[in-house]
Amino acid sequence: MSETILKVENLSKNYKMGEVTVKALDNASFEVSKGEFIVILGPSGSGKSTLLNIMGGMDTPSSGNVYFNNELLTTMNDKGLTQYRRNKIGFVFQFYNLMASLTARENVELATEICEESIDIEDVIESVGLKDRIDHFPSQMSGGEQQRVAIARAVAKNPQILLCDEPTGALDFETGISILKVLKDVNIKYKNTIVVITHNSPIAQMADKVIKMRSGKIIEIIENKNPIEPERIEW
Ligand SMILES: Nc1ncnc2c1ncn2[C@@H]1O[C@H](COP(=O)(O)OP(=O)(O)OP(=O)(O)O)[C@@H](O)[C@H]1O
Repeated sequence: MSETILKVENLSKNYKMGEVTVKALDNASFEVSKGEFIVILGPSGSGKSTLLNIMGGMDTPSSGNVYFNNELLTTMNDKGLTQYRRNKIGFVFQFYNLMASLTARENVELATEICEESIDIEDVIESVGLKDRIDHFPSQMSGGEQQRVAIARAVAKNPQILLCDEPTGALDFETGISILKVLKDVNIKYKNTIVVITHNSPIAQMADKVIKMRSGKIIEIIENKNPIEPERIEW
């Protein structure tokens, strides 16, 4: 049986807006196995980002627990959470969030400077297909290339889990597919666990496990016996 890396247990997050309480997350439970490629799928406002932020140690739930390798994340102090975000998690965002004044190499270097066990920067940049662009600035690169730098930056920290928030959301179809292929290649090469959140349902076809959300609730968890190659996704 595969080892559990992350366990989410009865997670809820409420926001009080005057008289009204918004249930951003409502009793969500699931497990993530080591090396899995997970897609969390749901429409806008279904609670995906709230869930990802809690899994990434950037937010805390109103109730429930998250365990990372059997360690309880939800009662960790700020120092523990900083170490967790720094050393265990890599983040990829929709709009890349690169430093405009740094080259691809320097963007990746900067991220590895504060973590414990980084991996070879040039190797990672080559793995995402950007060897020829290593000394270019973000403004000299396309959106897809910038997202590759962002993936290299996250992977170079050698994180156990890569959390990706709509990584293809700002890209056209073909570029989006090429980015999903990079994520799958990284998943195989570096053996990390990948969680992608998206509202774009065809992406679910490449996942080992699909977690479907609606109105803060998990409505279905699908184990995909035969995930397809990103190149075969159509939308
Ligand atoms: N800080 C906040 N204060 C109040 N309500 C919030 C806050 N953050 C999120 N919400 C609400 O919680 C619900 C879930 O939001 P969340 O951003 O997690 O959904 P999402 O599925 O990621 O949506 P999107 O794809 O549009 O980003 C929404 O109704 C949202 O308005």
